[in-house]
Amino acid sequence: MTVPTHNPASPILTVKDLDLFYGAKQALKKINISMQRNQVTAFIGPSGCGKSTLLRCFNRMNDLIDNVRVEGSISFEDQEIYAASTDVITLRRRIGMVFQQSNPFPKSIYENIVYGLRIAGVNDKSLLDETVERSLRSAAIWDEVKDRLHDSALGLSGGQAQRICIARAIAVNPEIILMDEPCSALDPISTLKIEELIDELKRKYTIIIVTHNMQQAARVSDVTGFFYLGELIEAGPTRKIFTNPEKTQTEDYITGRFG
Ligand SMILES: Nc1ncnc2c1ncn2[C@@H]1O[C@H](COP(=O)(O)OP(=O)(O)OP(=O)(O)O)[C@@H](O)[C@H]1O
Repeated sequence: MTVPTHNPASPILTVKDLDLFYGAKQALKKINISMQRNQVTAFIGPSGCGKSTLLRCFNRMNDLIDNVRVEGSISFEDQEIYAASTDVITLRRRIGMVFQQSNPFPKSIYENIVYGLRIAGVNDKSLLDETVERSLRSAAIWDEVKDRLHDSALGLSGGQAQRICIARAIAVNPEIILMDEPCSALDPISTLKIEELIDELKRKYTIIIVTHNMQQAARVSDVTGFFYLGELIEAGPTRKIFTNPEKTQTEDYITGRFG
């Protein structure tokens, strides 16, 4: 197998002039942004401004919604995500996703983690065992579940279930992990664990997170993009966005004047 070589300084994802329509309604307007490897990028903004819609473009989850039309370009390294030749299954393996509500499958913890590998036809027990331990350790939940790997994942707490979903995403060796409000259903302690985990995971993965929680964006991200009514108003280093934004709308939002 040939391993592609990449210039670590070039963006892993580049969005150019992206428009997205749900039927006649335009939800994203001329979005331009790029994401760097091993960084956490946070999307913030009031409800309905298009954050989740943009996140779902990166692994073409919007393909599952009727009447969606996308114009413009998103390149993942040198591959055009919306090209007809893009294999969506491979794309979703390389760009994994964690949702707002943890969604463990009604299977054992073990089978949740190896799900993607089994679909890919992997049945080698030692490889599966190794993947389960590596993924659960990476998701900081190995110690909590190592003695109950064959119990149902449905018996876990919300915070544990969310870390199982992160472990399941990691198990197939993605390059990017998309997180759509991963902590919004969690208590503060579970939230803290996920935030610490994000900090750890970025050594290996590129992370893009949608969050309503501005403190969370400030804590976990390197770069923040502020969206309003389908437009990316401003994106830049998180510290700058939160202390010295260029645009009045950004300042109004982060200071709580609207939203
Ligand atoms: N499946 C859909 N069909 C039609 N319109 C949609 C669909 N999903 C989202 N929209 C609309 O697109 C716009 C952007 O929605 P999106 O969910 O991306 O915003 P968001 O910023 O993530 O909001 P929130 O923070 O509330 O999750 C909204 O006006 C929403 O109503």
